Formats: sequence, C-alpha cells, structure tokens
Amino acid sequence: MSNQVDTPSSSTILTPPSTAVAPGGDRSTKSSFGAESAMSLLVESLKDRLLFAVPKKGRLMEKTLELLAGADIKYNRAHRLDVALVQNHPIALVFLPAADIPRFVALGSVALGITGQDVIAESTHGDQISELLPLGFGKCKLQVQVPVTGPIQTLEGLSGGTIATSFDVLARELFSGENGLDKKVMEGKKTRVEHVGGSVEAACALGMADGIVDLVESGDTMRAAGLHAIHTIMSSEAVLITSKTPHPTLTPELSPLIPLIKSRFAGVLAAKRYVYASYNITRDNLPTALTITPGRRAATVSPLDEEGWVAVSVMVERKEVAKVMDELERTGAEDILIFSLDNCRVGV
Ligand SMILES: Nc1ncnc2c1ncn2[C@@H]1O[C@H](COP(=O)(O)OP(=O)(O)OP(=O)(O)O)[C@@H](O)[C@H]1O
Ligand SMILES: O=P(O)(O)OC[C@H]1O[C@H](OP(=O)(O)OP(=O)(O)O)[C@H](O)[C@@H]1O
Repeated sequence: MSNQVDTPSSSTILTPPSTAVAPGGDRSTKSSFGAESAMSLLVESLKDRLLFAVPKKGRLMEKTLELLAGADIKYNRAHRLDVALVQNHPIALVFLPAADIPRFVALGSVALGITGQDVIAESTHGDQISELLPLGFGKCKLQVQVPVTGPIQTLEGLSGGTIATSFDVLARELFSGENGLDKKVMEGKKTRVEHVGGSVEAACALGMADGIVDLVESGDTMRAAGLHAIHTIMSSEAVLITSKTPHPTLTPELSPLIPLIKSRFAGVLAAKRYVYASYNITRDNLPTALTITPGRRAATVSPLDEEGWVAVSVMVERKEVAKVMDELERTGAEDILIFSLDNCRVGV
C-alpha cells in the first residue's frame, strides 16, 4: 500500500464536484451552480456536524461501511464526492485514504476516524492520536521479509543494505536501532530505505532491495514472491480514533456523538463475536455446565416446571460454539439452542 502520510492525497475533502450535493444529500445535478457555489454549499452543509473520516478505498473500506450500517448511520454519497451527510445524526462522513486519516484527525480537520494501527504508527502525528476502540478487522502484521533462498537471513545481515517499503518511518526506526534491536549492530551501518507505493514484494526480485518491510495477512503475497518473514515490527488492526486534543468544532451538542458511535460500534462487534445459548440441565449437573458456559458476567439460571431441572441462558463466543455444545451434551444438557445476535450492548 502507498503510505505517504505526510502528503495528503490529491483527493481533497472539499474539491468542488461537477455534481453538487445539496444539504440533506439530494443527488440532483446543480449545473447552474459554479464551482464556488458548490464549495460554499458544501461548507455550509458541514456546519454543526461532527466530521468522521472513513477509508475511501482499499482493505478497510468494505468492513467500515458494514460497521456504519450496523450502527444505523445512514447517508447518501454522491458520485465522486468525498463527503456524505448522515441523514439521521448531525455527522458528515469524509472519505479519505486510510494512510491520510491519522493526519486529518491529529490536526483537528476531522473529529473521528477509522484507520489501521500500522498507519498511525507510521504517521508523524501518531502520538497525537487516541485509539478509542479496536474494530477487529484489517488484521495484519508489518514484517521484514527477505528472499527464502537469499544469502541474507537476519536483521543484522540486512543492516547496511537496501530496504524497499511503504513504511519508511518504521523501517528507518528499526534499522537505526530505535526499536529494541541491538543498537550497536544497527547503528554502525547505514541502511538505505527506498519508498515504494505498492507491490513492494516485487522489489527483491527486481534487484532493487535486499529485503522489504510490508504487511502480511495470509502470507500468500509474500510466498508468491519467494519471500519469508524474519522479523515482525508490529501487529495491526483497524481502530476508531480521535485526537488527544479536543476537536475545535466539538460543541456540547456534538461531543456526546463520540461515545454514542463508540458504543454502537462495540455493540455491532460484540453481536458478531457472541451467540446466545440456552439449554436445560439437571441441578446436579449445573455446576459442571456453568464451568463450560460461565457467561460474560454470569449465566441466567431459571427453574423449570419439572423437579430438579433448570434452564440456562448465556452468551458464548461464536468461535467456541461447536466445542461448547459438545461439552454441554456430554454433561447431560438437553434442548441446546444457539441464537445469532443482531445487535447488543454488553459493555465496552
Ligand atoms: N492484506 C491485508 N490484510 C488485512 N489488512 C490489510 C492488508 N493490507 C492492508 N491492510 C490494512 O488496510 C490498510 C489500508 O491498506 P490498503 O493497501 O488497502 O490501502 P489503500 O488505502 O488502498 O492504499 P494503496 O492504494 O496505497 O494500496 C492498511 O494500512 C492496513 O491497516
Ligand atoms: O498476506 P496477504 O494476505 O497476501 O496480504 C498482503 C498484501 O496485502 C497488501 O497489499 P494490497 O493487496 O492491499 O495491495 P498493494 O500491494 O497494492 O498495496 C500488502 O501490502 C501485501 O502486499
């Protein structure tokens, strides 16, 4: 990925579009407006709204849009326009490249954002960012990779050579010994860091670099290029962020939207993570069953209209559900039912 955090994309927020959007998200063409009118209309429509930056493309976009839908944040986005007014809240979504979002948030241009922890770490404004909620998608690792069959197989061996990457800041930090590595080994040699905007994995085969620093999820890209990882710089996932310095336009009316959005997102994520289980069991077997399904706080246990039996309702992690059902069955549980959750509030 291209990661030029200090060079905001040419796609600026308020570029006057040929098709303007009237307040309220009307998609009609306003050909009678000039660029200036379109711009002032847009600026006017952003007044008294919380500005929320979301990835406009790439790996984080789709899941972010799903999260917004799950949180009932409704909007119309006009063709080619990077701003969309939310219909049911005083919020405007601003669609930006993920790598630019830390900068816009840190500088107070927008109040909230969604981006990857990797681009926050790479950003020179990273220390001004506060992470409000991990979002459970966009999970990947930033790794140092070298050709599997090459002569260099260690970080120490790479130091003094050439590294290709979109993560220049983190790569330089690593090879200058600022990242917990042996400072003496790294500092002695000058490692060249070459910026590459994408397809970083091709750099070694093309003879441009001895190693690369790039993101890895499944590892397919790395393996296909004949590379393997020799060091992990960091793990990353998408996060909801705000600035450590309160946003200048955050009025008492808009401020409560931040905890509201965080709480709605947490509910959507929890509903994906958990299922609701219910089963019947004898009182004798209840203590064992509760060790299998302790619940988030505690299970709800209600007496059944049959002597010696109780009904249990409890939340269970979705990924554990098959194993939990097997164990409950072995413990004598009957009528085990699993329900998917549409949404929930279970505490952040
Ligand atoms: N393979 C991957 N698996 C999971 N998450 C990833 C992966 N690659 C990137 N990401 C996450 O998605 C973010 C955006 O990466 P992506 O490459 O989609 O950026 P982009 O905005 O489309 O930029 P570019 O056009 O330069 O590629 C990364 O910063 C990282 O947090
Ligand atoms: O481990 P994997 O699952 O194969 O994913 C890793 C790849 O994903 C990202 O690139 P992306 O596909 O977003 O394209 P890019 O190279 O143009 O940035 C990253 O830069 C790797 O190349």
